[in-house]
Amino acid sequence: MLEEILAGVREDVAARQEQLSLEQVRDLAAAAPPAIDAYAALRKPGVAVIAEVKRSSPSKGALADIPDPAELAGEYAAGGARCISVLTEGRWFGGSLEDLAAVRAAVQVPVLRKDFVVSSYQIHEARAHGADLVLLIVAALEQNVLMGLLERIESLGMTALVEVHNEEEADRALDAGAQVIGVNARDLRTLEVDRSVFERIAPGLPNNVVKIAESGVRGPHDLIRYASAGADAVLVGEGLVTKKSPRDAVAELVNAGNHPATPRPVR
Ligand SMILES: O=C(O)c1ccccc1NCC(=O)[C@H](O)[C@H](O)COP(=O)(O)O
Repeated sequence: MLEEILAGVREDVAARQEQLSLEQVRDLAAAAPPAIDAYAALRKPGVAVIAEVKRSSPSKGALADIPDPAELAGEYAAGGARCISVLTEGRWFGGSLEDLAAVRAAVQVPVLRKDFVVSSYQIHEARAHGADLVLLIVAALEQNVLMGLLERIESLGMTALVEVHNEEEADRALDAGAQVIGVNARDLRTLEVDRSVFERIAPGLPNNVVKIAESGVRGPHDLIRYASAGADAVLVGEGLVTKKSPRDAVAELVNAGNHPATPRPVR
């Protein structure tokens, strides 16, 4: 699955680079307003909710139309989302860089470019379109490439969210210097969600690392389960875009994340 997605991403990046050179996209990134400190935002008390703009996915197909991603992001922020994640991959997830720019313009909280980043060109694109955080998927990158991309993200004032699926990838993320690690419960081969993956990996991560549980949050009980295993934040797509009121659905999660009975991560 991952290889198939990456092949399409590489083609799409090459096509965009023919329209806008690396030098041009660098200039646009340099001219963008400074990035918001997402690490600091995610370290605030309570389990943070990162709410995702997600139209479709390889595992579920179409999820929601989302004609106005800025409006959805505004609802998420009004519900208390700490960050907004925008899937910008087009072929499988129906996203775009235009979605990212629209969301950036609509909210004051940090915005994540969630994509399959394989080149520094995409990092400059992310900054040029207002991203504060950029996803790097360890399984998609050689170690030296991962390290180079992480450095590039930080050199542009952004935060890298480094995604892992197992202990070996978690070690690679730490070796690369990741400060924010997302454990994705979705197996990239089978697309099955296994929430116990976070419970296995998170306790081995240092206290200064922000730990994000990605995928599989369908309601407050899942957030509480992830919080019990040490999650600083949960990243939620399907469980919000399919709800009648995404604002209320976020608020319900945020309330659970702030509840005195919900376990706090050790810091
Ligand atoms: O969602 C998928 O089917 C998927 C398949 C292959 C690679 C990535 C995929 N999703 C990206 C994500 O990480 C999720 O959108 C995110 O964690 C939210 O998950 P969920 O709340 O379960 O929609």
